[in-house]
Amino acid sequence: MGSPPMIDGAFARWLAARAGQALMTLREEMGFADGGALKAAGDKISHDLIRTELARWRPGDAVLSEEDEGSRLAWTAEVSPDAVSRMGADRVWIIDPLDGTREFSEEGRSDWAVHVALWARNAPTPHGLVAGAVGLPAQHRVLGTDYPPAYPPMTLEAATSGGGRVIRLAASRSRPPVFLTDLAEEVGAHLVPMGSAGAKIAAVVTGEVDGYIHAGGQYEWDSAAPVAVATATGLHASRIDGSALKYNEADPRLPDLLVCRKDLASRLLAALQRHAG
Ligand SMILES: Nc1ncnc2c1ncn2[C@@H]1O[C@H](COP(=O)(O)O)[C@@H](OP(=O)(O)O)[C@H]1O
Ligand SMILES: [Mg+2]
Repeated sequence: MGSPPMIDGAFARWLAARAGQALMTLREEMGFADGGALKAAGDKISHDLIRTELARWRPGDAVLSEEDEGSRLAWTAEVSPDAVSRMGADRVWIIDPLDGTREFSEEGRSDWAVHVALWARNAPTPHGLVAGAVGLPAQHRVLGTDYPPAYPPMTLEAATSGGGRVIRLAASRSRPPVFLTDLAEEVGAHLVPMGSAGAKIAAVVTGEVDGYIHAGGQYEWDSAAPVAVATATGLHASRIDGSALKYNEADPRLPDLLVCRKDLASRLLAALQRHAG
């Protein structure tokens, strides 16, 4: 096999695609009888593959991965050497080897993803993400910053409704924010339950939904790669109070976010202020 791409965005896509292939094969081989075993094996196989390739092809870069021991802890001098090195590093790969682990273990579901993002100290944007890829293996696609998808086209319904159409908002299947039902009712939105932060943000990118709101808990790896793609596409991405999403922070918790079409951002942020404030 030849070398992977040199350019970081293409390398992220290559890595997400490879891990995705391994996960698809694993699902075929193991089947769905033991969901717990499939989840554990999926997390491990994807993490090991991505970790190995990063060590081989980007040995000078630091890594923040969901599956590393201690990754959920805020950085202090006592935690793992990885965490110490990432806070001083110029380039940090932020990876979620299997986002939507629960959905991965359920037969027929395609709302799970592989996240590979690169944060750089000298990035021109507040979020600091300079490359990213979201693999959606069971949807047979990888979205990446190397070829950012076109801004989601307006549907015929939206174009002909004079602004009065129903907004579609993706939300967690298992842990939707408590305020979301009331917020949706107020703005006239229809909630679309889905697994995986990556699959939900991908659905905004492709125009299948108009936005994604989450609150109540998440980590940097859950959103880094999909936010890199969404912002490269021209979509709005922020915390639910409208402030900037920031990555490679000492504390990797990043509990809430809004990703949506630009034209909806001010309306949704105003509603969030009323319902989640
Ligand atoms: N309240 C919460 N606290 C911590 N993590 C959460 C969370 N709600 C969602 N997440 C994480 O965000 C990702 C998407 O969640 P959901 O499918 O519910 O939208 C999942 O990642 P993993 O599947 O990688 O664990 C999940 O663990
Ligand atoms: Mg995740």
